[in-house]
Amino acid sequence: MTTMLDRILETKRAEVIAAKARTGDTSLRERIAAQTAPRGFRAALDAKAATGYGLIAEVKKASPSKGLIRKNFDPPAHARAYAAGGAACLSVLTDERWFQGSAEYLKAARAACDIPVLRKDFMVDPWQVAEARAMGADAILIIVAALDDAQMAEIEAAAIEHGMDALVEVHDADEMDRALRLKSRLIGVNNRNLKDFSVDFQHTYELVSSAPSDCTFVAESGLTTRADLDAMAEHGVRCFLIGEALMRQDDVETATRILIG
Ligand SMILES: O=C(O)c1ccccc1NCC(=O)[C@H](O)[C@H](O)COP(=O)(O)O
Repeated sequence: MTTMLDRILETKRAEVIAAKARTGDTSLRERIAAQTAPRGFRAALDAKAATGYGLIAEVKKASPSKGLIRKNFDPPAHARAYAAGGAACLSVLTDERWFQGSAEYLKAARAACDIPVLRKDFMVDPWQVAEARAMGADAILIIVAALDDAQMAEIEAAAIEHGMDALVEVHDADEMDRALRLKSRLIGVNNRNLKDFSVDFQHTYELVSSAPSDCTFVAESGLTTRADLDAMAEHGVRCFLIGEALMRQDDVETATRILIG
């Protein structure tokens, strides 16, 4: 059966082939050289989690599971609101086809604040890591379910080469084992099943105990209330990736502060 993730990856591979052909290596190198140095993504998350909750706040206009989430979508305003509300980092969706995201949204969001930014996209080729750095991104996402071990290692190596952090996303114990073969110790558990979109926090509760103590462990997807975060904290989880619940608020700054304050 073809899953949503399969469909997303198929379009992504075709897009990357076209983008590589369109964008010369020289132009990418020049754009990377013009960027400011990467902001430490994991370090910012750890610093906030040491005394409270480490929030990766997502700038998310739409999704395959929910359609349009935010009508008056304004990435720089959302970035400022998240930072003022106490978020440690941002996640900005750059996938256009499925999430109505854009590289321009990432650039505008990062320029509007001083916290580190994750390029939230489906990485299928190390070239996209260089492209992410050329946009200004400080970190990239590696979805274990989307890649084999060699591909993951190649993409992680590109992130290290560019001084970026890699958030390695897993959904079950097998993926966790594979994630731990990488160097990155920034692990996210996606509570959303990317095949049927169901959300179950049990994935995080079960996997947190198998994470080595040197890991920064992030619970992702479907988190809505302060009670959700406090329940996670009882299991030892202090870092969270949250998009929809905050993007649906009129006052994003206050909602962020209430959630993690
Ligand atoms: O959000 C989706 O519908 C989705 C579908 C297919 C692949 C990935 C998807 N989401 C990516 C994410 O990881 C979430 O945007 C992120 O964890 C935030 O989740 P939420 O707080 O539920 O918006």
